[in-house]
Amino acid sequence: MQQILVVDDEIEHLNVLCELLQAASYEVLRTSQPERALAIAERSQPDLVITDWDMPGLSGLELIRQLKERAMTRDIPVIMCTGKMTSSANLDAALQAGAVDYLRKPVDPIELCARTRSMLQLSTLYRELKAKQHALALQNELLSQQNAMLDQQKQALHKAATTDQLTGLYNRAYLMEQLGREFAGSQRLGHPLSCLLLDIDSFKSFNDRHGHLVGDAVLRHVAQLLGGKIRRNDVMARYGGEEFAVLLPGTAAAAATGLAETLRAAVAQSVLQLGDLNCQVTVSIGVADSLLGAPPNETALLKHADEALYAAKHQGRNRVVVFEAGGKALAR
Ligand SMILES: Nc1nc2c(ncn2[C@@H]2O[C@H](COP(=O)(O)OP(=O)(O)OP(=O)(O)O)[C@@H](O)[C@H]2O)c(=O)[nH]1
Repeated sequence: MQQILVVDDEIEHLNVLCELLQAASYEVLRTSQPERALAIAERSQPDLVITDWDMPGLSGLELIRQLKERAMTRDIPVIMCTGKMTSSANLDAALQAGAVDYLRKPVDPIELCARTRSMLQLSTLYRELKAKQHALALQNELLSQQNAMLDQQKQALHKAATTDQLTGLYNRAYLMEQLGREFAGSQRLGHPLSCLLLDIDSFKSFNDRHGHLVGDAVLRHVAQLLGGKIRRNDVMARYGGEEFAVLLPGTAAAAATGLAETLRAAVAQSVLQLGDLNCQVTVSIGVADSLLGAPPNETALLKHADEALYAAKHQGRNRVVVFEAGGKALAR
């Protein structure tokens, strides 16, 4: 049953209104003290308030303003019932304060029921709309939480698919993807693209001497050391086993060789201390540049770097060798 709060300081008029509304099957709450109306409205959440204008203490206009200021009662529709509604200025003041309709005293029973019914219908629709809006907001919130979770999962999957687990560097698949892209870009723009292949020297015997776990720690150490020495748009990856690759977009052989030498020296000078064990390794590095020897594709560029690396091993290890046009690989 819909509930209506009636506020009027004139008991006789209050009685008439309440009887008419009860006869129309509404549940009626009543007060002749407007100050109490606020608390009743907050507590009982009626579907409609009908209030008189001229009342001692708190006028109907002020009661409406206060109902509209409170979050709990803001959405309850209010009908102003008064003999003052003879001027359009008063009508304007009542509607401005937040009344949704008005009734002129003395009240006509048919008009009272008609306006009450239509206002309650509107109020019901408004409440349903608010409830749907609330449910939609909750769904939206849920969807954005799910979206954020999906984004996180996507990022985690991408990271897992592109990262080498042991070293945290990019893996070979990611390197090959980037190599294809960078090579195409360098060909299109005529910019150099250098590629370094680094291999830890005599790692097999290192593993044999100290064990695989120590070997793993050395791989991680070398990866961290090398990773800290390259620029943001360079790509360093674990190419496989004890081999690393670095792509240097926009970098020609001379500068790439300088960097390779810095990396080689850094590894040679670095000591990884594991308990009592001082681990020291060296690396051999092959350097190739897309503008040298005209590699027709990225695989050929990688092959040039591999040939230079092979030459570095052949020439005694712990050195940098640059692939030169004409098929020669020269020690730096
Ligand atoms: N600890 C460890 N060792 C690895 C890993 N991947 C490859 N290796 C080892 O690296 C060694 C590579 O050996 P080789 O390819 O013979 O080359 P090398 O002994 O480094 O000799 P050169 O390359 O000629 O200087 C092998 O013993 C592999 O088992 C790894 O993830 N962890």
